[in-house]
Amino acid sequence: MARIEFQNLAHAYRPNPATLDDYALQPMSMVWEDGGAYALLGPSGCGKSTLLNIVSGLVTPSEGKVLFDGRDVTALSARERNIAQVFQFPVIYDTMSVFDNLAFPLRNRKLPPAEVKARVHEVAEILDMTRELGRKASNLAADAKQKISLGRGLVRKDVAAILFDEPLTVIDPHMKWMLRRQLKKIHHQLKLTLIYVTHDQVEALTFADEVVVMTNGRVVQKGGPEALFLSPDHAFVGYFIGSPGMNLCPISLDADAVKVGSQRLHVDGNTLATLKSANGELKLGIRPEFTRIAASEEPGAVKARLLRAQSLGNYQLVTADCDGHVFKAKVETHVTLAEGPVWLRLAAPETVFFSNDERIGR
Ligand SMILES: Nc1ncnc2c1ncn2[C@@H]1O[C@H](COP(=O)(O)OP(=O)(O)OP(=O)(O)O)[C@@H](O)[C@H]1O
Repeated sequence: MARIEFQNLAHAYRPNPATLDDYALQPMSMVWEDGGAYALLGPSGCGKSTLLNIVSGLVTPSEGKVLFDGRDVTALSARERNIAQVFQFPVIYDTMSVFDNLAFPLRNRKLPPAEVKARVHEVAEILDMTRELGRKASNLAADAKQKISLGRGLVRKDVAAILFDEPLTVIDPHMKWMLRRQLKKIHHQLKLTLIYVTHDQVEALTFADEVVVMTNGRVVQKGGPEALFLSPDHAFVGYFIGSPGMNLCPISLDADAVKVGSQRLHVDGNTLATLKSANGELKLGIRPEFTRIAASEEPGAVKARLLRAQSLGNYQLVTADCDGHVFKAKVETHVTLAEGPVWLRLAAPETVFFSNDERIGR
């Protein structure tokens, strides 16, 4: 397996890109460690497949380099890079047995039959497919076929990395959960370099050691689940990670306070100084998990109008409006919400601030 490095990498499908908007992948440098599990996460069109295809060699980047273990592979074909790939839909040979499908990549590499047999059985066991090995692939259901695709990706030990492009789309939710856990187990056992593309944050966060969050062709953060949740580098990460995502609210500055709409919100001196020295559009961010109902006139709180409180079993999801800005708060079930205005504590230790959507004041 390989350590993958990107040096000033960028890609534009159109010639002569003039602005950053012309890039499907904006310039970036990054390292993925050997044996690491990484997820590329972001909405449709953000550039995940472009980056994945650059790694596999299907797309040649218009700028920069890709290195595998320090070797420049930018000009090498997919085959020369020795990458295994698992796609969204099963890529298997219907006329062959499950065994022969799994054995195919190994026989292709001329491995001795005994080694092929041992490895196929090992992978079939991991995927709980031992009983199906003798069956014809064409007789299997869609999710079983996709398990074969996963198996074919995992069967070779000599690949530089295994790339998964939304591989669990056709799998039912329960099986999805099981396969995700199996992939994680396989990763720990075999120490493979795994790259996993998804637009599903749960899938990304449960699978990967580090998640690469992308939006509009830009990598906005690379980090573990805790960093993405507690310390988003960019407003998009706050919004995209979490359910519901972070409350993000435009703010302005008064002499000695932050203003949310027309209301003054008291923040500490350091935070105020940081905000005053920033020169972009300012936003406050606080996750619903840290937004709590405060006592009337409590420092660090603002007055809001309760819109609804929805019971979700173990908490209630409160939606409130503060001068036209909507906030969500996860509130314990025993808290009774009185008639009239509610006070929301927005200046908390977990509150973060952004200038032009970039995090400030860390
Ligand atoms: N072959 C191509 N030619 C021109 N533009 C392309 C090509 N492939 C992708 N794009 C554009 O590049 C941008 C990034 O697309 P990409 O497929 O990498 O995103 P994605 O995050 O993988 O999206 P999805 O999840 O929908 O596959 C999009 O604006 C897309 O329209």
